[in-house]
Amino acid sequence: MSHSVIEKWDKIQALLRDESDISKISYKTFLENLEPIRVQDNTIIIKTDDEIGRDYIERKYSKSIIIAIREIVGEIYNIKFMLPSEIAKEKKKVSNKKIPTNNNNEYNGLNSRYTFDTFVVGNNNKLAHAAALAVAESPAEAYNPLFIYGGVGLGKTHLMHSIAHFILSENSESKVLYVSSEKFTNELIKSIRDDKNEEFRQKYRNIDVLLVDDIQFIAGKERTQEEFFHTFNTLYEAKKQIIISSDRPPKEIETLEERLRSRFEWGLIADIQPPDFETRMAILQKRAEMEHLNLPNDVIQYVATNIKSNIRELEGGINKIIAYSTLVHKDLTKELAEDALKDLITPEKDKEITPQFILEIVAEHYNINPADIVSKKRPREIAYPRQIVMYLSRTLTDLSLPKIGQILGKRDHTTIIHGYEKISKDIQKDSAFKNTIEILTKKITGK
Ligand SMILES: Nc1ncnc2c1ncn2[C@@H]1O[C@H](COP(=O)(O)OP(=O)(O)OP(=O)(O)O)[C@@H](O)[C@H]1O
Repeated sequence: MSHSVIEKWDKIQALLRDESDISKISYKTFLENLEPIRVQDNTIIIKTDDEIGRDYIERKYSKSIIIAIREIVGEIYNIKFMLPSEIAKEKKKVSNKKIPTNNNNEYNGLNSRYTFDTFVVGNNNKLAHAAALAVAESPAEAYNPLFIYGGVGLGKTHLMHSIAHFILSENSESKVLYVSSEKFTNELIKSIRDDKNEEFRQKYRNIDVLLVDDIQFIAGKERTQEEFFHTFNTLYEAKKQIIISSDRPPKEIETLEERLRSRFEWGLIADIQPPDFETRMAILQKRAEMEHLNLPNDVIQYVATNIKSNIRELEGGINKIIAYSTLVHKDLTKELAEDALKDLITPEKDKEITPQFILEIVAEHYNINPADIVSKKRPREIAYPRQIVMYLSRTLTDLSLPKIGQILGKRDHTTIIHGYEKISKDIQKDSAFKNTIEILTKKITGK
């Protein structure tokens, strides 16, 4: 199952191993063999083979494990230790019981918390939410494919899982497959290596609904694109639903084959923007309510005011405050929140916007190497982001054109003016591009 706690277990263990309060021998004896089995409603089930030591591990190390998990994953989970015999017994019970959605969940790696019920609708995600619901209600009839895009941590995965849960709850027999594009790629590579390409195809082509998260990662991977192209066609022709997410619209995914790009544009493209203040408040209130957290309104307001661009960070902020209050045994107040988040929230005046910073954000967005931007390289996938950096450096900093030119690879100031004018024109011509520039500006200024 691809839950982040399970994926990152190695890192969590490495942190425990390096923890100064835990001796090497204790780590080896009690912690090294722990293995996360699954995550259920915010509780991580951890397997221990040590029947006698289990209580001791629970008493002595639970807290360190919870803190290590929070460090690595950014969320607080409860933990429950189980022996192999208990896990086996449980498995048997579940398979006798036949809860179709749960079985499917396990197979599909869906997070049970990500449903339409827990998704807060705001101005920033109204369209994406409505489109997702339409697709969930009428798979392959409403919009096919549905392409959802938006910045990091804004709810794309949450919406995709919601669609999958909804379809499964309506029809438990429906074959719903959710994967990240990374997993798709890795499985493809493995199938080629093991000579099991046919099996791979069977898996991806004999389903009713395919959801592929973070498709931008197939950019530049020719074989994966080729395989995905055929998967797409087979499913589409058989009137099966395809849902794709990405951090940017199809036309901005560099090195994506044209035939895929155009297919992604066949259905509906819906974006998710960063949430406004009211939506941020509503998301935090909902989270508090769901987890029965007693959070004073001014604490919620403090977090919603100061963390703006990413919902994962917004939730991380609340988690951090709760962890901090538990550790220092103090009540949850605004003062405590300020203290807990002082590393996360930098006062506005400290943030200096430099061409270097702009360059990093733009390079990250276009998935290119920052060094290429200051280089003399001329291919369009580098030259165009370079001009965006010129435009943003001129609009967002007070530096002179020669100075900007100097920083961006010793370029002449007329080159900077040219870049600025080119981008200004494109913004006027193309509203999707204007939107991209706005997203980049928000990322850079944090506003
Ligand atoms: N509208 C919303 N209502 C409630 N919770 C939300 C909403 N949007 C996002 N979240 C929560 O924010 C967190 C991050 O969301 P999610 O993982 O879906 O983001 P993402 O856009 O897929 O990010 P990435 O780009 O990293 O893949 C999740 O815990 C999710 O439940």
